[in-house]
Amino acid sequence: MAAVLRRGFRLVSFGSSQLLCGGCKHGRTSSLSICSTSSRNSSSSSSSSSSHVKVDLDGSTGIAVVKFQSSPVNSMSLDFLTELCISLEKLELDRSCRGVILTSALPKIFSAGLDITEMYGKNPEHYAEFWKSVQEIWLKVYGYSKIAIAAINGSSPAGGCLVSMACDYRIMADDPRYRIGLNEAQLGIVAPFWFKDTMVNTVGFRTTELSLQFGLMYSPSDALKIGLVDQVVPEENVLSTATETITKWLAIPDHAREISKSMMRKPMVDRLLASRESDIKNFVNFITKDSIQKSLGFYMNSLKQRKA
Ligand SMILES: CCCCC/C=C\CCCC/C=C/C(=O)SCCNC(=O)CCNC(=O)[C@H](O)C(C)(C)COP(=O)(O)OP(=O)(O)OC[C@H]1O[C@@H](n2cnc3c(N)ncnc32)[C@H](O)[C@@H]1OP(=O)(O)O
Repeated sequence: MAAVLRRGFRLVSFGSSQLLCGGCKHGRTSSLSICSTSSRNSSSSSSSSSSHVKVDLDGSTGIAVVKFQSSPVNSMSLDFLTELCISLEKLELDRSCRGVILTSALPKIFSAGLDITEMYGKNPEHYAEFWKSVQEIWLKVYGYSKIAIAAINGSSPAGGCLVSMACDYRIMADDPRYRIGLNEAQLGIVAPFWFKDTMVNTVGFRTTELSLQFGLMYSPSDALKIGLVDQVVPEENVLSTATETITKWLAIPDHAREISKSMMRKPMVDRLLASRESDIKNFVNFITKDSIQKSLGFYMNSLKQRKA
């Protein structure tokens, strides 16, 4: 595992094409992976669980279900992002896995997005490390060589929406209370170019323009209308629909699907890879501004007051 983690992003030759293959390089992996438990049975199915992520791989189908289990709202902390990245990396390297379904083990929430407490009241070094892990999860999911389907069984703002959009296909529960979208503007922060580009590639330019400026959050039916999700189904059917859907994708020869995916996504992945350091600097400069810290503090308080 350590060898896997030490490796950076690389390109793997595949016939005449090069596929993207990510590496999770947080340098803070050992304590997290030690906490995980795993088991493997005779049909090469396996389960593993760490504090934020649970993985069940069915060796007979090649489908892995990756469940977020970070109470109360699956907010993406540094630890959460690290564990998720490691889990996805392991599955990417596991020949018995051909596709993953990302979903939540918690009721009503897919993910509350990036953990705001990681971006508030901390020092610049922490912000840089956190942002690097955000970049890594996007690079991992967007450039994933295997099939990735989001089974969105709850609300999915901002970073939750980004991870969903980075998958190949999105199925959302039809509960009208759930919302999905890039709402950063409502927090007084700005989605960076690779969030924006991921959305443009999903729903088109004009819809993204409106969504980002207003920080719009969509109900499942509206998300379906604009193409932010591909299917809306009753909540109890989200996982089974995701499994049926991934089975259809599995009927396509892996190499043809992988090369097609890479052809579509590699330019965007390369753009972030080429500007990671400047993107981190931009983030740190932005997030350390007094006015931005004030906005985030105000937003956190409003979340707490809404509850009271
Ligand atoms: C031009 C250059 C640009 C450079 C880059 C600059 C900027 C960077 C952009 C950064 C991109 C950011 C992406 C993000 O993902 S920001 C996070 C956005 N997320 C949200 O706005 C979601 C906020 N949460 C909610 O709306 C709700 O909590 C909910 C997810 C719908 C769930 O509602 P409910 O079940 O009613 O739970 P509560 O609201 O009661 O929440 C329970 C506790 O969890 C805390 N919480 C909620 N969300 C977060 C979060 N994202 N991070 C941290 N903590 C969160 C909430 O405060 C409650 O805590 P408490 O129990 O202590 O009160």
